[in-house]
Amino acid sequence: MAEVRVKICGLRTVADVDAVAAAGAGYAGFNFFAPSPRFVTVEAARALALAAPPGLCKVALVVDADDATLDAIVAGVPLDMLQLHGHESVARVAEIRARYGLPVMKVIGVAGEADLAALTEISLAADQLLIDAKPPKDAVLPGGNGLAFDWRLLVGRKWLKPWMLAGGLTPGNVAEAVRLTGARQVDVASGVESAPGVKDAARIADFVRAAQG
Ligand SMILES: O=C(O)c1ccccc1NCC(=O)[C@H](O)[C@H](O)COP(=O)(O)O
Repeated sequence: MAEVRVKICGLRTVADVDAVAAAGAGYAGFNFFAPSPRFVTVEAARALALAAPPGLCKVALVVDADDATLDAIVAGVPLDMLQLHGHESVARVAEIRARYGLPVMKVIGVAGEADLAALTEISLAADQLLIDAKPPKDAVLPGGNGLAFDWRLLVGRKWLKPWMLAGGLTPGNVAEAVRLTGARQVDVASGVESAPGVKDAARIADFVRAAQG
């Protein structure tokens, strides 16, 4: 079976990109949500994307972004994918996909069984799904909170599109998450950091190794 593909989200320095590539991760995520400690400007993200080796999928994470914001990101940064981490509707996902000609990964937050229904509907429009923990009601960030959901909710489930597991994953628990859910792709932000927004190369390497068994 093909090895598990890993996305490391919220890279801010060229050293982060180098660490992600050296570890063998498949995706590098750049965060354009201003309140996040992982936020990067278009100019900074461009430098990071240009430092990425061929084959590393460069993903822009946005939250309910309007067309002007997306226009600036897509024009300024060489990208391979857009990650929609807000409340984007099925129609908005389809619109963004058509407007930019890039694959779109739509995030669905999960706290319980009832949240899984949204995955079926959104998989008609998105190229990939990212199944993350639903943020707490009072959270400032819609993602990157280091919170896990009950992975058992995903056991035996299938969706039309490739999917990625996220939420509270760490080098210590990712192997169990993969074993239990059957995920072939995983995503992490805070679990490979030494402080909010500060990636740790050793933790990135440990995470990829653990995810890929
Ligand atoms: O990471 C952030 O700061 C963030 C802010 C706003 C929206 C999404 C954000 N992160 C998205 C991701 O893809 C994370 O990797 C995912 O939510 C998992 O985060 P974590 O539990 O910290 O590994």
